[in-house]
Amino acid sequence: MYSISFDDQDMIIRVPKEMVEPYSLARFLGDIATRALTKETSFAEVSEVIKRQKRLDELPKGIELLRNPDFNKSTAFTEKERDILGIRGLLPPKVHTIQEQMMRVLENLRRKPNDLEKYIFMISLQDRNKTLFYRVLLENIEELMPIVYTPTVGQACLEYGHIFRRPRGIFITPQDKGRIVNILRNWPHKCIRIIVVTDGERILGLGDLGADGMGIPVGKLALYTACAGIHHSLSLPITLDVGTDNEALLNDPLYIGIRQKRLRGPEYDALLDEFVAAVNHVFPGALIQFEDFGNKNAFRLLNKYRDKVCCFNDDIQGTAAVTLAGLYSALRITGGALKDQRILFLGAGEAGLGTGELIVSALVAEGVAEEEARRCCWFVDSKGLIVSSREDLTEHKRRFAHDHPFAPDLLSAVELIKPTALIGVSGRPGMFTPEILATMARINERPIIFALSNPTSNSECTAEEAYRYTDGRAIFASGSPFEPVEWQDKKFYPAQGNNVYIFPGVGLGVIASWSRLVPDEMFYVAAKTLAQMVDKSDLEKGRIYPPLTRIRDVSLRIAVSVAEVAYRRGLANLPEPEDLEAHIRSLMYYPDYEEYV
Ligand SMILES: NC(=O)C1=CN([C@@H]2O[C@H](COP(=O)(O)OP(=O)(O)OC[C@H]3O[C@@H](n4cnc5c(N)ncnc54)[C@H](OP(=O)(O)O)[C@@H]3O)[C@@H](O)[C@H]2O)C=CC1
Ligand SMILES: CC(=O)C(=O)O
Ligand SMILES: [Mg+2]
Repeated sequence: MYSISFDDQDMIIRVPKEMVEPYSLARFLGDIATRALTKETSFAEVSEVIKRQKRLDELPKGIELLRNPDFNKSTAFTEKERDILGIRGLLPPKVHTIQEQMMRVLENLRRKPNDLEKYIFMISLQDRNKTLFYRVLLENIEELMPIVYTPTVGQACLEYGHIFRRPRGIFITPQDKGRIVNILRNWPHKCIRIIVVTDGERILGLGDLGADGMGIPVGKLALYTACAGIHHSLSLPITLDVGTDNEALLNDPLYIGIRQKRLRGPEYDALLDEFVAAVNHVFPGALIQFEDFGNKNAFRLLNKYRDKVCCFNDDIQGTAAVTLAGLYSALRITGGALKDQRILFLGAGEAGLGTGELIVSALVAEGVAEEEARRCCWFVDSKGLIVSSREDLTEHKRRFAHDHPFAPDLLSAVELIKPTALIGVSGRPGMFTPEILATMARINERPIIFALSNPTSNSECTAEEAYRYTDGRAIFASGSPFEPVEWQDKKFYPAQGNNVYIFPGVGLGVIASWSRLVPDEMFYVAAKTLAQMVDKSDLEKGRIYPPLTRIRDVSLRIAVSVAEVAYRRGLANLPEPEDLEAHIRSLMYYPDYEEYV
């Protein structure tokens, strides 16, 4: 009735003609003895069929399938799938393509009265159908990034408890001490490669939002998938809810976090230690991205863990790379060299000092002495210009404290230092006043003005102000996007200087090589790679970053340069593929429906 024979390579199985359809063939293989065989098939084909069968067995069936966002295709389920998977009649009869579904999503989205409603709509789509969510996001990245990310995600975090629908990610509180491993094991996906974690103390420039900061890890990870093709099942957003010092939240009945003041000191550190160890136990080698921690903890945690586990701090290191890349591009317009710049930062926190240190590393790599490199970077914090006579400086700030007269505010610092570039990372809106912008324009033919604070409401100036008060000569970038500006018959295209150009590519490179650590050099190569991807036509429009529509390509190139660092430094835990770019490209997930049967 049937026969199984072996030649040199393959096992040959003869199966009846009606069994060639994969699903029934797979079923048949489970019951092989009772069937007649007439068609030849190879072992490779059979194992493929068995894999499909296993996948089918794992798939939820019936109504559960429609409710599962990982597998749901909604009206795109085929006729055959509707029959075999028990959903016939549970959907309207018309089978739609993903393109038609996208049309419907966009029509509904654009009907929403404001951006927060659009955010809620997109998040609900993510809850229903992840494939469709990521496809819509990827294909409309310029329109939708401001919705799922800054600025709208900032508004969403401010109102998180009020717009809350379904839980996402994992929440860990001090009461979970001693059982974090068990909590991580509750996550339904077992192969986690990347975690974005916050404790909610400095959410964008909005301050302490406690557990409501969960919108940030969720948003960043959505961008890992859209911008770098890291499959969503490999990532996990986590909030360490250690309390909040935000009184308004503590008094808000709809606040989603624990009602206590922030945990600090040794107990906080012990919780973090347990968290990092638990991640390495449950998801060995997973990349931990620290995001939007308060200043003191951000630097401390990075210093503590950077040489021990695979981790980085996006606000310190990712921001540094995107800003350095922006400077490289801006210098292609002004014609200057990095070593000749006087860069004045408003804000000497995570973003500012992180960028300063990366600029110093870049200059040292170019052969400039460290002392000289440091003198390119100047900082103003909430107390004024950072100079060596100040006695209130932290160790991180002191590294940039120069022997120089003190200036109490930004305007006087600009007058004294005569910077070629002004970089806002203070989280304080409107700090680049018309007078300061005009002074920058008086000092420089093409002043470099980066207002990087997020969200838009916290930007140091608007794009319109930057162009207007510099007579249209500013080379401008902002952390959150601004629309093109028309001024005196000219059209200006503000660039978005945001770490979203960096972290997806860095993450992809790290996880593709299974790098054990994330050294600073990875951010340096990421910055250089990003800057190289800005072409002449971008610069002619005043754009110092590639358009977001090229973000997958950007992330791929950054990933390759980052993985090269991992291999060169002996940090990679995977053998080096012959063609690294092809290998990384092959790992990138493209959101499209799988045929289940
Ligand atoms: N575009 C992007 O990709 C990114 C943007 N950011 C944005 O940068 C901003 C800052 O973030 P981060 O560096 O992490 O925050 P930090 O809290 O670490 O640092 C803020 C800095 O701003 C200074 N500052 C606050 N108020 C004033 C003021 N009135 N005048 C002068 N300086 C002031 C603080 O001074 P002091 O030290 O004296 O307290 C501090 O040095 C946020 O808005 C964030 O959204 C951050 C990461 C990425
Ligand atoms: C972009 C970002 O990481 C921030 O504003 O914190
Ligand atoms: Mg951040």
